[in-house]
Amino acid sequence: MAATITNFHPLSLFSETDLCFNPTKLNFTRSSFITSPHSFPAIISHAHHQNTPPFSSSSKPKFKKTGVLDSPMKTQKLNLQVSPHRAVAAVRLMRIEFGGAFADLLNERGKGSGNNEMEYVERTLGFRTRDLEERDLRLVTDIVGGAIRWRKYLDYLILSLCHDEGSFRSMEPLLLQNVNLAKFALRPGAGNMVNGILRKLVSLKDKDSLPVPKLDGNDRAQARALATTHSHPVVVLLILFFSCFFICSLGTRANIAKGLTREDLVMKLNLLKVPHEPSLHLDDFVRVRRGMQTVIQNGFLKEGLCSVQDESAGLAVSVLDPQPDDCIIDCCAAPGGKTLFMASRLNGRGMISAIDINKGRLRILEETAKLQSVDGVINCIHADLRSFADSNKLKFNKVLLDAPCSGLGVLSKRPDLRWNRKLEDMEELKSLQDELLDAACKLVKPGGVLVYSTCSIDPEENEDRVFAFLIRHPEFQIDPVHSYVPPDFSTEQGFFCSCPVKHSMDGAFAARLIQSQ
Ligand SMILES: C[S@@+](CC[C@H](N)C(=O)[O-])C[C@H]1O[C@@H](n2cnc3c(N)ncnc32)[C@H](O)[C@@H]1O
Repeated sequence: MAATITNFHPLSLFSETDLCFNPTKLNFTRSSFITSPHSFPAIISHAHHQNTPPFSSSSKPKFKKTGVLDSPMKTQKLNLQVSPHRAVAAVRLMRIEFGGAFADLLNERGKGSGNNEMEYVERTLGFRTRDLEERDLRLVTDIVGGAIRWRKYLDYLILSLCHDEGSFRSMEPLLLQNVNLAKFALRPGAGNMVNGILRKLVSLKDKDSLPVPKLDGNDRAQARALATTHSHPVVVLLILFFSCFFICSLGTRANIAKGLTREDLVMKLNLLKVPHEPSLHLDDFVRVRRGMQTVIQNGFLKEGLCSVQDESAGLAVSVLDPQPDDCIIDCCAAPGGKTLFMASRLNGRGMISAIDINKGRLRILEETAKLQSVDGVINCIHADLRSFADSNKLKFNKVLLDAPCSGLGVLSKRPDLRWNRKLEDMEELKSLQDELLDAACKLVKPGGVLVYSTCSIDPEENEDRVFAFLIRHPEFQIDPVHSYVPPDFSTEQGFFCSCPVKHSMDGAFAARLIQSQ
C-alpha cells in the first residue's frame, strides 16, 4: 500500500468497483463497451449546465433543453426497449447533480424500492421500464458510482470527440446515458450521436490512444490537466491529491453484537476466498481490498454480521471509549456508522441516544440497528441538535459530536462530494460546526467527555474549531488521546488524526475534551 505517486499510476490503486469504471484500465471489447453497463459507465455530461434549472424530486419535468420532457407524461407508459438499470441510473445521476441528493442515500433508499425508483423514472423520462430486480440495483449503484467518480475525465473524453465545444455544451444532460435511452427519452437522432461517440471511444481504447490532457504550461494549467485526468475539481486537487488516490482498502467490522468475532469473519472470508488482512489497529476490524461484492452477495451485510466501516471511523469511536453500562449521546448520528459500532461495544448494557436532523438517514440507522441486533440499546431522536440541547435536561458522561464536514478525508469513497463542495460553503460549515459544538457541550455532565470528530483533514474544520471552542468554553480542556489510539495516530496537540497516505485509511480527526468538575 505504501506506493508513491511517482512510480505508481494512481488509477491502479482503486478498488474493484472503481476499476469497473476506469476507462483507461479495462480491456473492453467493442461490444462490451457499447452494450454492457459493466464496462462503460452511464455518462452524464454536466460542465455545460450553468443555465439548467434545478432538478428536484418534487418538481415536475418541465425543462426541455435539459433532456427532460416538458410535461408530465400519461402514467404507466411502458418501454421494454430501455433496460431498467440504465433508466434508473440516469435518473439518479440527474437527482444527484441537479437535486443535490446524496449518492449513498439514494443507494440505501433504492433497496427494495423498485416502485419508487420507477416513479422517478416515469416522471423524468415519461415512461416506465420493466421492474427492477436485485441485480439491476447493484448495476445501478456501480454505474452511478463510476459516473460520478469519473465525471470530469469522462466529460473530457466526450468533449474531445465533439467537433467543437459549443456542441458539447449544448448537449442535454441525459443525452449520453445510453443509445436507447437517448433515443426514447429525447429524440431519434440523439441515439446516433451517443453511438457515434461510444464507437469512437472504443476504437481509441483499442488503439490504446484515449485522449489525456497534456501536462504542460504553468502550474495552473498543469493542475487543470491533472484534475481532469484524475477527475477532481481543480481547486481541491492539490491539497487532496494523495488522500484520494491512496485508499483502496475497505474496513469491515465484525459485529460482535451478533456473536461474530473477527476470527469468525476471517474464517468466512477465507471460505469465500476474499483477500483480507486483520486490522493492525482495531480488534473487530478486517481490511478487505478486493471482493467486497462477494461479501455483499453472500448476505453478510444484510444479515447484520458485519458492516463496511473505515478504520478511521472505528478509531474515532475508540477516542470516546464506549463501555458496557455507558449512557452516551451521539449528536449527529445518522446514518449510524459510529453509533452502531459504539452499540456493539456496549454488549447489550447501557444506552445510546442517537440524534440527527435528517429523518431519512435516521431511518437507515434504525433499520441497520435492527439488522445488527443492537436496536435494544439505541434510542433514535429526530431533532436539530441546537434546539434539542436547549430544551433537554438530561446530561451524559460521554457525548460524541461527529460533525457535518467537508468530507475532505473520504473523497476516495464519496466521489459525489468532489463536485458538491465549494470553497464558499466552508465558512457556513465552520459556523455550523461551532454552533453544534456549543450545543453538544450543554449535554455533558460535569466531569464528562465530549468528543468532536470529523472525516476531514482540513485544520480549519478540526484543530481550529476545537481551539475556538476552548476559548468560548474554558470549562473544557483537552484530554490527550494517546491512551485510546495507537501512538502513530496521536498529534502533538493530543488529538487523533488519521492520514490517508501514512495510514492507508480515510482521513479523520477527533478531539477528546473533558469538562472540569
Ligand atoms: C458526518 S455525518 C454523521 C455521520 C455519522 N456519525 C456516522 O458515523 O454514520 C453528519 C450528520 O449531521 C447531521 N446534522 C447536520 N446538522 C445537524 C443538526 N443541526 N442537528 C442534528 N444533526 C445534524 C446530518 O444530517 C448528518 O447525518
